[in-house]
Amino acid sequence: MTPTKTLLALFAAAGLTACSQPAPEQTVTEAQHGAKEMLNSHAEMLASHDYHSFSNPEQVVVKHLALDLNVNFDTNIISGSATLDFSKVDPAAEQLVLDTRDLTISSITANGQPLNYTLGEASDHMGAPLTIDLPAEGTSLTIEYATSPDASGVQWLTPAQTAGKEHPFLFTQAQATHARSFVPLQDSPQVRVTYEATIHTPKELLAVMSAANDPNTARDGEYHFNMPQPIPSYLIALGVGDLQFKPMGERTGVYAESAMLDAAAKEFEDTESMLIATEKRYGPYSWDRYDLLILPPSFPFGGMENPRLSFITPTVIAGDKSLVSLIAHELAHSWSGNTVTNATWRDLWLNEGFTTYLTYRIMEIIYGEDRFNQEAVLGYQDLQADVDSLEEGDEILAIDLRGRDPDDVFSNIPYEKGALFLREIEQKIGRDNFDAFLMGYFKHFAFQSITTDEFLTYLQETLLKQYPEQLSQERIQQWIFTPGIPEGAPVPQSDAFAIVDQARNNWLNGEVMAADIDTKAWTTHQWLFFLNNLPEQLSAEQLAELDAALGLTKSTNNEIAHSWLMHVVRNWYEPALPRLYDYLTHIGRNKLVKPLYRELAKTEKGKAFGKKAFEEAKPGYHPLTVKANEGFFE
Ligand SMILES: CC/C=C\C/C=C\C[C@@H](O)/C=C/C=C/C=C\[C@@H](O)CCCC(=O)O
Ligand SMILES: [Zn+2]
Repeated sequence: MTPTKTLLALFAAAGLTACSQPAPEQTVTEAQHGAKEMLNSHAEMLASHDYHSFSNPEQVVVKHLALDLNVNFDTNIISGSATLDFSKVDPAAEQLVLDTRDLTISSITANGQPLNYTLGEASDHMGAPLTIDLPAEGTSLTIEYATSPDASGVQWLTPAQTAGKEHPFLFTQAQATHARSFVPLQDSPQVRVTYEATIHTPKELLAVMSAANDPNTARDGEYHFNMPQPIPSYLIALGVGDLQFKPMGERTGVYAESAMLDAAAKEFEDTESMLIATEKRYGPYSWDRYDLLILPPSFPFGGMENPRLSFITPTVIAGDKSLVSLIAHELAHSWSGNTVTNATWRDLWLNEGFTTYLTYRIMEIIYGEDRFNQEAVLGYQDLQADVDSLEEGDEILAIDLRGRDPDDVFSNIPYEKGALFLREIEQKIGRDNFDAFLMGYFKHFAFQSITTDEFLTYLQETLLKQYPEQLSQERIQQWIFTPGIPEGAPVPQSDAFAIVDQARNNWLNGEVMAADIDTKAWTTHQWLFFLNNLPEQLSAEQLAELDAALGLTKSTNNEIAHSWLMHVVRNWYEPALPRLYDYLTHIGRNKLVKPLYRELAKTEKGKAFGKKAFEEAKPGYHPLTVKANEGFFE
């Protein structure tokens, strides 16, 4: 966004609504009083800026997008037109600024007449601004364009990289700043658009989008979509493949290649119950249907909350529903993230912290308190590991992302620290009271994009007034603006882990053999707790004993295999190296492969092994997984 927007935001802040970030020690009230002085502060000016968009929605805002696109699997190019309906916020505005990355623009017209435009210089992680002179008449313009075969937000898979091996596959991943690599638009989560699309594909393939999908549509290579609710650009998504559909409930179903359709529908059969349970606690589901699209294993994330159609990694199909918290998470985003959205990537914790909090709650409702406690402890340990390894600045919920690529800063902080913060409030005021607050919050900000400040102002007006004895402004500021886990924060506990601790200690002390540990009734979470809390240094004999007794190298649960393989790498346990190689070359989910590559890169032989696996896997990895790992082997 242009600097002008910052100034406007600060004038607004003198009011004060949103966009400014008070210093950690300030209270919101002080921040409000101080808003006028902030106008003179360059640093504060920068802090209110969406650093990750060139666009100028404070002058001209795009309201609706109509796409007509051709998906070409021979050239790996998406091409066609984007028609943007805009509205002038500033009546004197003469230009519309859009975000692009590696797009070829062939024409821009309005009312059949060409418009002048300039495509600016591309910068590191921002792409290039596209500045268009607005037409004298009308509020709509059409851009003819084509994507690059290397578009950062698109992955093209050959038939060999799919489950069916017969047809190619394409999927997009727009969060955080990759929508601009397949559509020219105002790529800031502050801007919400409705959209419609016509997608042309090879006839034998089906296209699906983050919009209304018709499972019974004729497979004729031309598909029409409509998203009537305004969504931020990072939620625009497209998938194309040899897809089938299977219903799971009245409002839920799954799209997948036929090879995994039944397994996915079985694994995720509780989705409908999750949807009903979440509505009961947090208010009506606003998006009509909730379906899942199961992607090939190269999908770089666990899931992506694309509205009406979450994109899901197949790595969570474990056969025993042990990893389905991912579905609860993506579903929860229908409230936190998709209905109430972070206004900038600095505010990501508003999306992910609330969603992670809801995830735990949904899991507890559907699978019980015992599972909730186990998942909460594992989440807390992930958070602690990040707090131990990250720079202090990166442990702050309202993180400073100036000049940084959001993809490089991804961590558990907005997720687990955000959720823990909310759990503390819940514990202080009572669960039912907090649920009522959340329901009100989702309603109050429905279909809006908000900053951390707007959240704080809302909190000030609601919970802080209602519960002055239980909550304080200082404590809330500490959670949001200071690093680490605040002292006195809730610490999740699970009784189910006590026997695991005991088994591990007894084995490490030589009191029992691994073969004598009674693991028959262990849950996946107990296995993870056992493995994640073993000492880093283990001897080859110890690893061999564990493996022989517990069958770890053979584990088909991708999370358990990951935790085991971390020990394999750290201790260079040779019998499991073929399994490690296979794992790295068949899975592209960054959360599962990056820690292994990072660990491999620490030794010479590990580096050689990792480089070989990475080079072999690279053609099948998503651009984001390549970007996240290539640095280990340069
Ligand atoms: C502290 C980070 C602050 C800002 C980063 C902003 C955006 C992060 C961006 O790079 C993209 C994130 C996409 C996430 C999608 C899904 C995740 O929930 C997946 C989590 C990992 C996994 O389960 O595989
Ligand atoms: Zn999420």
